[in-house]
Amino acid sequence: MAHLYTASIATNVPARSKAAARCLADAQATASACAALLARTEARAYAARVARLAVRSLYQELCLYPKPGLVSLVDNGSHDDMDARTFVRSLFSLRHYFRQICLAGWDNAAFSHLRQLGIEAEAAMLRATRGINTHRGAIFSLGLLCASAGRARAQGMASSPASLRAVLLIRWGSELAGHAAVKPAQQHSSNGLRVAARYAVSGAREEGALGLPSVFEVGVPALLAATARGASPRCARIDTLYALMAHVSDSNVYHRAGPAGAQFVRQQAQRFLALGGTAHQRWHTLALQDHQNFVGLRLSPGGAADLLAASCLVQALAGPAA
Ligand SMILES: CC(C)(COP(=O)(O)OP(=O)(O)OC[C@H]1O[C@@H](n2cnc3c(N)ncnc32)[C@H](O[C@H]2O[C@H](COP(=O)(O)OP(=O)(O)OP(=O)(O)O)[C@@H](O)[C@H]2O)[C@@H]1O)[C@@H](O)C(=O)NCCC(=O)NCCS
Ligand SMILES: Nc1ncnc2[nH]cnc12
Repeated sequence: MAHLYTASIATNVPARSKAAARCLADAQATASACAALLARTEARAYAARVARLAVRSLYQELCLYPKPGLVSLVDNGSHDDMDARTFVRSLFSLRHYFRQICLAGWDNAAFSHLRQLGIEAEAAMLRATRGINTHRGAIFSLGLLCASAGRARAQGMASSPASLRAVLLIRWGSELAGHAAVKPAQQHSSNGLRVAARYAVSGAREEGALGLPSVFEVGVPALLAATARGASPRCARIDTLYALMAHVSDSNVYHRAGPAGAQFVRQQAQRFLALGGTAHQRWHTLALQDHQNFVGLRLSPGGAADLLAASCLVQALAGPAA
């Protein structure tokens, strides 16, 4: 009996196995479509979160006061063509960009695609501010960080400072080095390039090519050190801004005041830090004096301000909210 039963199954084997194979293929296709949909939903949700953190970091920088020569909610610092409203319009115009560039990073996009998104974001910023450059440096550095966060997450890596920098250099390092190698025809096409040609100082492009050393080796460690000694988030950001001013070759400072101005910015920042930064009892008065002096000289460390926002973003990405 058992023998007969086995034989009857055996005779139907081709038809049954074909149907089973079709069923299996359908199930596999449905499963992979579901997995792709889930991954896309996860990517979109993550990119939206990263974009919120990027915009929040720019807003935290704007709100900080006193900041030597820079625009805040309190005053316009050394600027007569922009105020806090200009910055708010600008950062609001960048929210889609940060989401798109994070998704592009998740999708392992080539640098040319990231660059194109950056150029479109610059155009959106200029439309929002009626032609004023509020966040060109931030579009570049925070954009690269958002792309790196997306790439790291897609590969199942943590969004720690070390992995963000590794991803940035491994995936886009050589193209960023190419972007930093400026052709003679380009040399005078921006304030940053004019300054680089005239004074042989590095700027945003070199920062990118080296994996944002000012962010990962100066800004983030300064934020962590200040937090570890019990500083409030506001004081930690003030100390970090000064640490960046003491370190960065800020093309905005060179453009406005040449090497003497850059030397002055560095000295003032070193002096503030040597006095203990915000751990000094009278730090607020000292920072206010710096602010007034910078305004008197029309100095504005806008590059350091962008790098502060980038450092705040790296710190936020490493935290539980990300
Ligand atoms: C790579 C680019 C960012 C091009 O930079 P480039 O070298 O051509 O120079 P700039 O166009 O001058 O822009 C550089 C901005 O970067 C900031 N910055 C300055 N020093 C540093 C530094 N050492 N490290 C990092 N970042 C730095 C700085 O931004 C601040 O300054 C703004 C005001 O600048 P400016 O318009 O010169 O100022 P004003 O004084 O107001 O000028 P006047 O009206 O008096 O003439 C301020 O708002 C801060 O944002 C520099 O502005 C880039 O353009 C590029 O390649 N873009 C396209 C691609 C892209 O972004 N892709 C993104 C992902 S790949
Ligand atoms: N708060 C600020 N003031 C002037 N320039 C800036 N660039 C970036 N942030 C800035």
